[in-house]
Amino acid sequence: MARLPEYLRALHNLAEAGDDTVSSEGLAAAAGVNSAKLRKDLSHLGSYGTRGVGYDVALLIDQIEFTLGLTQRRAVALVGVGNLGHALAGYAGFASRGFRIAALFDADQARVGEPINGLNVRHISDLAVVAAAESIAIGVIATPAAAAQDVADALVAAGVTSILNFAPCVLSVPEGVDVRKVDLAVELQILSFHEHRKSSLTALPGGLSSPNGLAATGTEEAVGS
Ligand SMILES: NC(=O)c1ccc[n+]([C@@H]2O[C@H](COP(=O)([O-])OP(=O)(O)OC[C@H]3O[C@@H](n4cnc5c(N)ncnc54)[C@H](O)[C@@H]3O)[C@@H](O)[C@H]2O)c1
Repeated sequence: MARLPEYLRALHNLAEAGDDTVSSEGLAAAAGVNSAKLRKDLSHLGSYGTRGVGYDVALLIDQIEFTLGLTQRRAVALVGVGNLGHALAGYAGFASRGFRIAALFDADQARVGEPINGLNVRHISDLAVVAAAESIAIGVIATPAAAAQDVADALVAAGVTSILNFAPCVLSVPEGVDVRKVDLAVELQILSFHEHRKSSLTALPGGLSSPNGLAATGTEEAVGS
Protein backbone atom coordinates (compact mmCIF):
# COMPACT_ATOMS: atom_id res chain seq x y z
CA MET A 1 0.00 0.00 0.00
CA ALA A 2 2.83 2.38 0.89
CA ARG A 3 4.25 2.01 -2.63
CA LEU A 4 0.99 2.78 -4.45
CA PRO A 5 1.24 6.57 -3.91
CA GLU A 6 4.73 6.43 -5.45
CA TYR A 7 3.39 4.61 -8.52
CA LEU A 8 0.54 7.11 -8.73
CA ARG A 9 2.87 10.12 -8.61
CA ALA A 10 5.04 8.58 -11.35
CA LEU A 11 1.97 7.76 -13.46
CA HIS A 12 0.62 11.32 -13.16
CA ASN A 13 4.00 12.63 -14.35
CA LEU A 14 3.89 10.24 -17.33
CA ALA A 15 0.31 11.29 -18.16
CA GLU A 16 1.31 14.97 -18.00
CA ALA A 17 4.20 14.20 -20.38
CA GLY A 18 1.66 12.71 -22.82
CA ASP A 19 2.58 9.02 -22.35
CA ASP A 20 -0.36 6.62 -22.86
CA THR A 21 1.51 3.45 -21.92
CA VAL A 22 4.52 2.58 -19.80
CA SER A 23 6.63 -0.56 -19.43
CA SER A 24 7.01 -2.11 -15.99
CA GLU A 25 10.72 -1.23 -16.15
CA GLY A 26 9.94 2.41 -17.02
CA LEU A 27 7.37 2.77 -14.25
CA ALA A 28 9.60 0.98 -11.75
CA ALA A 29 12.49 3.34 -12.52
CA ALA A 30 10.22 6.39 -12.24
CA ALA A 31 8.88 5.17 -8.88
CA GLY A 32 12.28 4.05 -7.56
CA VAL A 33 11.48 0.34 -7.03
CA ASN A 34 12.56 -2.81 -8.83
CA SER A 35 10.35 -3.98 -11.68
CA ALA A 36 9.64 -7.47 -10.29
CA LYS A 37 8.26 -5.92 -7.10
CA LEU A 38 6.21 -3.45 -9.14
CA ARG A 39 4.69 -6.21 -11.32
CA LYS A 40 3.80 -8.19 -8.21
CA ASP A 41 2.26 -5.13 -6.52
CA LEU A 42 0.17 -4.28 -9.57
CA SER A 43 -0.96 -7.88 -10.02
CA HIS A 44 -2.72 -7.51 -6.63
CA LEU A 45 -4.83 -4.79 -8.26
CA GLY A 46 -5.64 -7.14 -11.14
CA SER A 47 -3.36 -5.15 -13.45
CA TYR A 48 -0.95 -7.27 -15.49
CA GLY A 49 -0.16 -4.95 -18.42
CA THR A 50 0.04 -6.14 -22.02
CA ARG A 51 3.09 -8.01 -23.27
CA GLY A 52 5.16 -5.78 -25.55
CA VAL A 53 3.00 -2.72 -24.75
CA GLY A 54 3.14 -2.31 -21.01
CA TYR A 55 0.55 -0.71 -18.75
CA ASP A 56 -2.19 1.66 -19.85
CA VAL A 57 -1.30 4.82 -17.87
CA ALA A 58 -4.85 6.23 -17.53
CA LEU A 59 -6.33 2.85 -16.56
CA LEU A 60 -3.64 2.23 -13.95
CA ILE A 61 -4.19 5.71 -12.48
CA ASP A 62 -7.91 4.89 -12.13
CA GLN A 63 -7.17 1.52 -10.52
CA ILE A 64 -4.70 2.93 -7.99
CA GLU A 65 -6.91 5.92 -7.17
CA PHE A 66 -9.84 3.56 -6.61
CA THR A 67 -7.72 1.33 -4.33
CA LEU A 68 -6.50 4.31 -2.31
CA GLY A 69 -10.01 5.72 -1.98
CA LEU A 70 -8.98 8.83 -3.92
CA THR A 71 -11.95 8.85 -6.27
CA GLN A 72 -13.58 11.00 -3.61
CA ARG A 73 -11.71 14.21 -2.79
CA ARG A 74 -11.27 14.20 1.01
CA ALA A 75 -11.61 17.30 3.11
CA VAL A 76 -8.69 18.08 5.41
CA ALA A 77 -8.64 20.33 8.48
CA LEU A 78 -5.32 21.80 9.55
CA VAL A 79 -4.90 22.70 13.21
CA GLY A 80 -2.06 25.02 14.22
CA VAL A 81 -1.27 27.71 11.69
CA GLY A 82 2.21 28.70 12.82
CA ASN A 83 5.41 28.32 10.80
CA LEU A 84 4.74 24.78 9.62
CA GLY A 85 0.97 25.22 9.37
CA HIS A 86 1.40 28.28 7.13
CA ALA A 87 3.64 26.33 4.77
CA LEU A 88 1.20 23.40 4.64
CA ALA A 89 -1.84 25.64 4.20
CA GLY A 90 -0.15 27.49 1.36
CA TYR A 91 0.95 24.35 -0.50
CA ALA A 92 -0.99 24.05 -3.74
CA GLY A 93 0.03 20.43 -4.40
CA PHE A 94 -2.54 18.72 -2.16
CA ALA A 95 -5.42 19.43 -4.53
CA SER A 96 -3.80 17.62 -7.43
CA ARG A 97 -3.16 14.62 -5.16
CA GLY A 98 -6.81 14.25 -4.14
CA PHE A 99 -7.14 16.40 -1.01
CA ARG A 100 -8.87 19.66 -0.26
CA ILE A 101 -7.75 21.78 2.69
CA ALA A 102 -11.21 22.77 3.85
CA ALA A 103 -10.52 24.51 7.17
CA LEU A 104 -7.71 26.07 9.19
CA PHE A 105 -7.78 26.38 12.98
CA ASP A 106 -5.66 28.03 15.62
CA ALA A 107 -6.02 28.83 19.31
CA ASP A 108 -4.37 32.22 18.98
CA GLN A 109 -7.00 34.97 18.56
CA ALA A 110 -4.39 37.07 16.77
CA ARG A 111 -4.33 34.49 13.96
CA VAL A 112 -8.11 34.04 13.72
CA GLY A 113 -9.48 35.66 10.57
CA GLU A 114 -6.14 35.64 8.75
CA PRO A 115 -6.67 34.67 5.11
CA ILE A 116 -4.38 31.93 3.74
CA ASN A 117 -4.84 30.47 0.28
CA GLY A 118 -8.51 31.47 0.13
CA LEU A 119 -9.44 30.30 3.66
CA ASN A 120 -9.79 32.33 6.83
CA VAL A 121 -8.24 30.86 9.99
CA ARG A 122 -10.98 29.83 12.42
CA HIS A 123 -10.77 29.54 16.21
CA ILE A 124 -10.23 25.98 17.45
CA SER A 125 -13.50 26.27 19.42
CA ASP A 126 -15.35 26.20 16.05
CA LEU A 127 -13.86 22.81 15.17
CA ALA A 128 -16.92 20.63 15.82
CA VAL A 129 -19.30 22.87 13.87
CA VAL A 130 -16.96 23.33 10.91
CA ALA A 131 -15.94 19.65 10.83
CA ALA A 132 -19.59 18.64 10.48
CA ALA A 133 -20.38 21.32 7.89
CA GLU A 134 -17.31 20.54 5.75
CA SER A 135 -17.39 16.73 6.26
CA ILE A 136 -13.80 16.78 7.45
CA ALA A 137 -12.21 13.36 6.91
CA ILE A 138 -8.62 13.99 7.94
CA GLY A 139 -7.14 16.24 10.63
CA VAL A 140 -3.58 17.53 10.39
CA ILE A 141 -1.95 18.58 13.67
CA ALA A 142 0.77 21.24 13.44
CA THR A 143 0.59 22.59 16.99
CA PRO A 144 3.29 22.39 19.66
CA ALA A 145 3.55 18.91 21.19
CA ALA A 146 2.02 20.10 24.47
CA ALA A 147 -1.27 20.92 22.71
CA ALA A 148 -1.38 17.96 20.32
CA GLN A 149 -3.26 15.47 22.51
CA ASP A 150 -6.02 18.00 23.29
CA VAL A 151 -6.28 18.78 19.58
CA ALA A 152 -6.44 15.06 18.72
CA ASP A 153 -9.21 14.59 21.33
CA ALA A 154 -11.13 17.51 19.82
CA LEU A 155 -10.74 16.10 16.30
CA VAL A 156 -11.95 12.67 17.43
CA ALA A 157 -14.90 14.23 19.30
CA ALA A 158 -15.76 16.06 16.06
CA GLY A 159 -15.93 12.71 14.24
CA VAL A 160 -12.54 12.79 12.51
CA THR A 161 -11.10 9.27 12.27
CA SER A 162 -7.79 9.94 10.46
CA ILE A 163 -5.04 12.15 11.86
CA LEU A 164 -1.70 13.21 10.43
CA ASN A 165 0.47 14.34 13.33
CA PHE A 166 3.47 16.63 12.80
CA ALA A 167 3.94 17.30 16.53
CA PRO A 168 6.81 15.32 18.08
CA CYS A 169 4.72 13.25 20.50
CA VAL A 170 2.75 10.03 20.69
CA LEU A 171 -1.03 10.47 20.54
CA SER A 172 -3.47 8.19 22.23
CA VAL A 173 -6.66 7.72 20.25
CA PRO A 174 -9.61 5.32 20.43
CA GLU A 175 -9.75 2.18 18.31
CA GLY A 176 -10.84 2.94 14.78
CA VAL A 177 -8.88 6.18 14.57
CA ASP A 178 -5.79 6.05 12.33
CA VAL A 179 -2.78 8.19 13.17
CA ARG A 180 0.20 8.74 10.88
CA LYS A 181 3.19 10.63 12.15
CA VAL A 182 5.62 12.77 10.18
CA ASP A 183 8.86 13.66 11.91
CA LEU A 184 11.70 15.05 9.80
CA ALA A 185 14.04 14.88 12.81
CA VAL A 186 13.55 11.10 12.92
CA GLU A 187 14.39 10.90 9.20
CA LEU A 188 17.54 12.97 9.81
CA GLN A 189 18.48 10.69 12.70
CA ILE A 190 18.13 7.66 10.41
CA LEU A 191 20.38 9.35 7.84
CA SER A 192 22.79 10.18 10.66
CA PHE A 193 22.86 6.48 11.56
CA HIS A 194 23.74 5.61 7.93
CA GLU A 195 26.45 8.32 7.91
CA HIS A 196 27.82 6.92 11.15
CA ARG A 197 27.78 3.36 9.77
CA LYS A 198 29.51 4.45 6.55
CA SER A 199 32.26 6.23 8.46
CA SER A 200 32.76 3.27 10.82
CA LEU A 201 33.05 0.97 7.80
CA THR A 202 35.79 3.15 6.32
CA ALA A 203 37.58 3.52 9.64
CA LEU A 204 40.29 0.99 10.44
CA PRO A 205 41.13 -0.10 13.99
CA GLY A 206 43.48 2.47 15.45
CA GLY A 207 41.59 5.39 13.88
CA LEU A 208 43.13 5.09 10.37
CA SER A 209 41.00 5.40 7.23
CA SER A 210 40.76 2.62 4.67
CA PRO A 211 42.89 3.49 1.63
CA ASN A 212 40.35 1.71 -0.61
CA GLY A 213 37.50 3.94 0.53
CA LEU A 214 35.38 0.94 1.54
CA ALA A 215 31.89 2.30 2.03
CA ALA A 216 28.38 1.08 2.67
CA THR A 217 26.02 1.02 -0.30
CA GLY A 218 23.37 3.72 -0.56
CA THR A 219 19.89 3.16 0.79
CA GLU A 220 16.70 5.00 0.11
CA GLU A 221 13.56 4.96 2.23
CA ALA A 222 10.46 7.03 1.68
CA VAL A 223 10.08 9.79 4.28
CA GLY A 224 7.03 9.19 6.42
CA SER A 225 6.38 5.63 5.23
N1 LIG B 1 7.16 16.72 11.73
C1 LIG B 1 8.13 17.52 11.35
O1 LIG B 1 8.98 17.16 10.56
C2 LIG B 1 8.14 18.88 11.93
C3 LIG B 1 8.91 19.90 11.38
C4 LIG B 1 8.83 21.16 11.95
C5 LIG B 1 8.00 21.35 13.05
N2 LIG B 1 7.30 20.31 13.58
C6 LIG B 1 6.39 20.44 14.71
O2 LIG B 1 5.24 21.09 14.21
C7 LIG B 1 4.62 21.81 15.26
C8 LIG B 1 4.45 23.26 14.82
O3 LIG B 1 5.71 23.86 14.62
P1 LIG B 1 5.79 25.40 14.25
O4 LIG B 1 7.20 25.74 14.08
O5 LIG B 1 4.81 25.68 13.15
O6 LIG B 1 5.24 26.06 15.63
P2 LIG B 1 4.55 27.47 15.81
O7 LIG B 1 4.69 27.80 17.27
O8 LIG B 1 5.03 28.44 14.80
O9 LIG B 1 3.00 27.19 15.49
C9 LIG B 1 2.16 26.45 16.32
C10 LIG B 1 0.76 27.02 16.18
O10 LIG B 1 -0.12 26.17 16.93
C11 LIG B 1 -1.06 27.04 17.57
N3 LIG B 1 -1.67 26.33 18.70
C12 LIG B 1 -1.15 26.12 19.94
N4 LIG B 1 -2.02 25.42 20.68
C13 LIG B 1 -3.10 25.19 19.93
C14 LIG B 1 -4.34 24.55 20.14
N5 LIG B 1 -4.64 23.95 21.30
N6 LIG B 1 -5.23 24.51 19.13
C15 LIG B 1 -4.95 25.10 17.94
N7 LIG B 1 -3.81 25.74 17.67
C16 LIG B 1 -2.89 25.78 18.66
C17 LIG B 1 -0.25 28.26 17.95
O11 LIG B 1 -1.09 29.38 18.20
C18 LIG B 1 0.61 28.44 16.71
O12 LIG B 1 0.00 29.26 15.75
C19 LIG B 1 5.54 21.66 16.47
O13 LIG B 1 5.04 20.59 17.27
C20 LIG B 1 6.87 21.28 15.86
O14 LIG B 1 7.67 20.53 16.75
C21 LIG B 1 7.35 19.10 13.01
